[in-house]
Amino acid sequence: MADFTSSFGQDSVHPVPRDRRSMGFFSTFSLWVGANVVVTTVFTGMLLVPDLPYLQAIAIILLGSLVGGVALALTGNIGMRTGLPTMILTRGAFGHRGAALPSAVNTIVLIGWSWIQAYMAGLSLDHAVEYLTGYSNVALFTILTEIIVVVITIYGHRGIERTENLIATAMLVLSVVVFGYMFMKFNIGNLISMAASEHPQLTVMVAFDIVVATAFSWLSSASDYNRNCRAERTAIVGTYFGYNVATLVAMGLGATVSGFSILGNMTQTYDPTELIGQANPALGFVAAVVIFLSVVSTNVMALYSATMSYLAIFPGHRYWIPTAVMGIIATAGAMLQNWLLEHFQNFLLMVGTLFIPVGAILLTDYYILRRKNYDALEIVTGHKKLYWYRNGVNVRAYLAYIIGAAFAYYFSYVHTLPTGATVLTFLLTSGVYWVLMKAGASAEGESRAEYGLGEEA
Ligand SMILES: Nc1ccnc(=O)[nH]1
Repeated sequence: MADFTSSFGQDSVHPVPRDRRSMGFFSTFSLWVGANVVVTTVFTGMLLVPDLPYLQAIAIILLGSLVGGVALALTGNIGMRTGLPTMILTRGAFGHRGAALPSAVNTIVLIGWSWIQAYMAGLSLDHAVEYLTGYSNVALFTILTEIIVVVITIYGHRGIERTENLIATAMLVLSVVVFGYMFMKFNIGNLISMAASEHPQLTVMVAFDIVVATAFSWLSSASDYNRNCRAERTAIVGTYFGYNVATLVAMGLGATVSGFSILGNMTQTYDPTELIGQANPALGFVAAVVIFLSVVSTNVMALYSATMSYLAIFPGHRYWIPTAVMGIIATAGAMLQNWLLEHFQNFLLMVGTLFIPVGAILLTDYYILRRKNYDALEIVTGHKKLYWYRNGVNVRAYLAYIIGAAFAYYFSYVHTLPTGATVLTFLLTSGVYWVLMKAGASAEGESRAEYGLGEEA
């Protein structure tokens, strides 16, 4: 019987062999541009102005991305070197079974991103169509966006790479149009000299922290795509360069739109399209197209990564089934509409709390403790129990995770630090994990082989 699913992606969690890699420099660059030119990142940029003066906001966006992008490129590089998706890689530190927790959390968080972004795309598309025809139906446009997302994602990473190759360039060009118009129409000098809020909610360090956290929010997906990269150097440069260009464009756009909208006494809204449209309806239409494309190119990645994380727990399932099911969930949740936008800043903080410790543990385990050495086939199959620890769980990674997450939670929600908590959480978790692993390997007399650390030292 001809199976209609045979043309769908057959992606799995097994290592991608080097001779089947599909991504060179341009693909890698485009993929990370497509991921990060996204309405939620524009929205993040809008949060920075006028709490900070415009030029300071831009400087922090640049600096925060340059710093956060290092962690992203390094995480993607583990995928390039092993051919494995990120959540399978967390088995190396958390244990063969222990990795189920970060994988489950990642699946849920990625669906959360999809919800917010699908709704914002629906809003933008609605404005664009309403401007042209007078017809308005946000729910319908949200659903249409997600249908396109599911149809692309069901073809697996190749469908996504083709989409990013097309969309990334288009978005960069259109963003330049939007920027160019704004700088011609409005006075950039006023923007630069605009007074910052008298009672800002964000300090400079917290703003820096938010920008860095945006990079960290992608760590959990990085290897899912970079496992398809052919060469290490192009993968690192493409990821780093793509991430930074995209974040500067998207967050910079948000900061600029927010600044001009305040100077122009416009009604403040969550939707950048509406702000731009208040200044010029035709330009609002261009912005709506950019935002729609930005969501399609990001939500395909969120859905794909959610599927990979699901498969990291249930590796036997066929790729397209969880993709379709989660696509439906991602669409349904987008109907929460404004509730999603009202809770966006909390969501960002939550993602930081849950994921910065995972990223810290993964990077410390791979680059420092295991000196860039994972046995890719063994991580997936577990035949030799090399990453088994005790009963499949590395209690030390869990302990470090709990300490890191508790620290992040406390210093983000209960007692906000003037420095923000992202960078500190990363360093603390990394240090705690390193100490626990070193102490465990020597003091308790357990064999180093049990921890897969080799025989040296
Ligand atoms: N990490 C992420 C940031 C923004 N959007 C996403 O879907 N994911």
